[in-house]
Amino acid sequence: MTETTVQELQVELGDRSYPIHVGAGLLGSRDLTPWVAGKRVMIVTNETVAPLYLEKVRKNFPGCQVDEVILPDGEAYKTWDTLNRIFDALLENRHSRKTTLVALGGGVVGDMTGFAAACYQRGVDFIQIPTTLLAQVDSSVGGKTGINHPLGKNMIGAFHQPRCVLIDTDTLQSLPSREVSAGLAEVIKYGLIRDARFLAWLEEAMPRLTALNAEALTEAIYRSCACKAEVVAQDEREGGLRAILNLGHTFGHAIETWAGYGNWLHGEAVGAGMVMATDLSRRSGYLTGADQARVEKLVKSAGLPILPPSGMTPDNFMNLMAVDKKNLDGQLRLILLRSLGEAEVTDSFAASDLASTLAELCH
Ligand SMILES: NC(=O)c1ccc[n+]([C@@H]2O[C@H](COP(=O)([O-])OP(=O)(O)OC[C@H]3O[C@@H](n4cnc5c(N)ncnc54)[C@H](O)[C@@H]3O)[C@@H](O)[C@H]2O)c1
Ligand SMILES: O=C(O)C(=O)C[C@@H](O)[C@H](O)[C@H](O)COP(=O)(O)O
Ligand SMILES: [Zn+2]
Repeated sequence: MTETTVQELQVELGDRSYPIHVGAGLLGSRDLTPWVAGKRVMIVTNETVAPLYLEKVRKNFPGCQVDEVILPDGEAYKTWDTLNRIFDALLENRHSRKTTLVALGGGVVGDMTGFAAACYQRGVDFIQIPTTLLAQVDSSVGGKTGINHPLGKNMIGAFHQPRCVLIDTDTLQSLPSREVSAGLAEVIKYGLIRDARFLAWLEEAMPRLTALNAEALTEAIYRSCACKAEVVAQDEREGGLRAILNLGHTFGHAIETWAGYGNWLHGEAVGAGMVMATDLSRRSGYLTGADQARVEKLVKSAGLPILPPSGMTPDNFMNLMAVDKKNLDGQLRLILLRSLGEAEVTDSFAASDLASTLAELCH
């Protein structure tokens, strides 16, 4: 496949600004050497993605010495042990501070590669080549990297921005439909937190998105990345505004941890979590019942769950949400919707409303 029209965005972060290239046919064709500091590259990928795309991606680095490390696949492997495999490969192959890591895969590979890059010899460059919809619209942008802990999602990590993000939309054609739905959760999130017009577009475009229509997917990816880039540029380290990107995640991370990492996909947990946050936003007097019905319909139409796992209790939620990174002085902070298209991070919701949301939606 040759390159077709390529759209470009920029994440504006001063001397750490970087481009996001979005288009078809970019793997194997786009020269990425301008973003490689030295002459050596280590591609980090996994056992599912490697047979599909690794050989192609080598061609993105003409003239470089390209090594690879192939990790086991799955959220359950977003751990210290797997991270150490990356460090082992880097040291065994004598990689220096000038090496560039390349994350080829979904958000799990991206988060771990970014964290490895943040730590290896106190920090080396990395490039994101996301191959899932979720990674293309969210995890490859913004520099949050890390691993899970048995007691909480993404609890160990660092902010470390990539040098460049290369999004080849063709890779989505090999993605299982469950993973497409998971990615759509984060796409819906952008409409809910910041862009009512995008939300309305998603309601109309959802059948084309789930059917992997290339034009609709490219539009969704571009608009999602633009939204995330804008938020990150204003608040790189989540001092305030950036927390809105966590809509549904306080509930969602609790679900992922409770279910055992990987049993509920991140996007599935975020889908149900956004419905829970919507329910609480209605109880708090911000949204109407009709708004809530719209959100539930959209989440469902993306092929996502709208309820938490059966068997998960309000107590399970409260215990797991107590370790959320947004909490301050033991006080739970949540992202609520002031209206469809506008979000806020707040600790001033009624405890009784949260209890009602949990009691009603846990089943
Ligand atoms: N850093 C951030 O800002 C951020 C944002 C959102 C999510 N995340 C993290 O991202 C992770 C979820 O990412 P994900 O949904 O991409 O999951 P994932 O990385 O587990 O990928 C999903 C599955 O798709 C496979 N795969 C990847 N590309 C493929 C392709 N083109 N064709 C076929 N199969 C392919 C993977 O091997 C895996 O089995 C979670 O750990 C979540 O916490 C991070
Ligand atoms: O980039 C962000 O900021 C996000 O919150 C994006 C989320 O979709 C993503 O799941 C992120 O990893 C969550 O971060 P965390 O700090 O809540 O672990
Ligand atoms: Zn997320």
